[in-house]
Amino acid sequence: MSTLALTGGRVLRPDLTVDRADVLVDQETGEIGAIGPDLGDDADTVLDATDALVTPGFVNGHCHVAMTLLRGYADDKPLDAWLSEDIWPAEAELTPEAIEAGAELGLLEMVRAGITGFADMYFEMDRVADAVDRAGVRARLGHGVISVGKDHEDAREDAETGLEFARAFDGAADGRVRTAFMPHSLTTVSEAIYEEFVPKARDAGVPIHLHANETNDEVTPIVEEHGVRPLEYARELGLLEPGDFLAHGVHVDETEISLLAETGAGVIHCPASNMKLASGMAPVQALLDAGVTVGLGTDGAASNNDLSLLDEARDAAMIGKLAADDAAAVAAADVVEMATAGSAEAIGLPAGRLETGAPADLAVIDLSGPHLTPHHDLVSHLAYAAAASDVRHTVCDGRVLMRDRDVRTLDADRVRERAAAEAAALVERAES
Ligand SMILES: CSC[C@H]1O[C@@H](n2cnc3c(O)ncnc32)[C@H](O)[C@@H]1O
Ligand SMILES: [Zn+2]
Repeated sequence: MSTLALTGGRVLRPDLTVDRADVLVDQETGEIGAIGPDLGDDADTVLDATDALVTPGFVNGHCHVAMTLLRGYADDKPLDAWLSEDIWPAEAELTPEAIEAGAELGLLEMVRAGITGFADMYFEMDRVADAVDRAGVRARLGHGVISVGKDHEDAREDAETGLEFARAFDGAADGRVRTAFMPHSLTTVSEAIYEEFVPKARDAGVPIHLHANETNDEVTPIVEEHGVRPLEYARELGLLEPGDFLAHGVHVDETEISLLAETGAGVIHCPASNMKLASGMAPVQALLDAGVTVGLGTDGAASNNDLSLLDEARDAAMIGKLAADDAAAVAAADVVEMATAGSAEAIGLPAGRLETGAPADLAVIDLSGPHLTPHHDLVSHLAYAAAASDVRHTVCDGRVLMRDRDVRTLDADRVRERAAAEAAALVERAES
């Protein structure tokens, strides 16, 4: 048995208490073998956690990782204009190579931010799955199905692609890759596609992930056309089963919150994207009060513009208080829970808890910076003060992905150069 020990630090327990302890990892099973004092003596590999906090790896519950290529390409517009005027025309010029390069860049950024698991909806997902395999993280992946702008046969073909990917790649990368059927949203995928493909996704045994209730502009036509709220319509389509999860959930009313709580479907809150696109303020405290599983996501780097769950946690706490008009709402412990166990539960990955027998998906946060001094409350620091650049080591499935800020699974210089070249070529194609 080969072992890894993280020594000399403090650990964040599942109940969000902190104590001084080492962590011993069985690298063959990829699980945490023990948490306690003096576990480093006989370990094969030792990671220094002195002056640091060992936390569960962060879980990014909603992303389009290859959109790193479009970071800074189009800003300061609302969702519909941003997508239709800038993003979708550029995405029409994407190649499989470009998507792989963008995915590697996003994965490099996420490993450096202590993110060990994520959910992703995009195109050419076999390339994204390969990049996930190389980077060493876990993921819930799906091909984004869209039917607007396509005739019914082309839309069916797109949905078949989504289903085939979900069937073929579930369990890839030694089980680190899981899949889902991922229709883009309730307004961009036709009722006929949902009617045909939701039962097929259920037969395939994969969950369903979609954008929902992101903007008022999306809610209004659904209410007008179907006479019910979007999540009631989703339920009529056979969506919102346990294991399903939706991104955003900004404009949800009380009936929809109850529906989420009753069905067990999860919500991935994306506060930075919601603020940047001025989509609105999600009622996160009301969702938590109702018992809905809530995780955190960055969305794509083009609407954020980074891939840091520590940033997202801070944003979630800030906007959650504004939305509830209550400084006690969406507290530090809530957002730390959402960035770890909440996201992991919502997207169905075995992660988010630092305890014996759990998968060894870990981030080690350096606490020595002036902005993290003094140490009154480390949960407060995770929520309000720590940054991605404070992550010292990242471990997933018992494997060291980053040591002392050196990412070992990806060649950082090569990844950056390749992505910059692909991004420049993409924009040239889109604008010529
Ligand atoms: C069909 S693949 C995913 C699709 O979603 C687009 N996208 C990126 N951010 C958002 C968002 O906040 N709401 C809706 N759609 C979004 C992305 O550009 C891809 O086209
Ligand atoms: Zn999205």
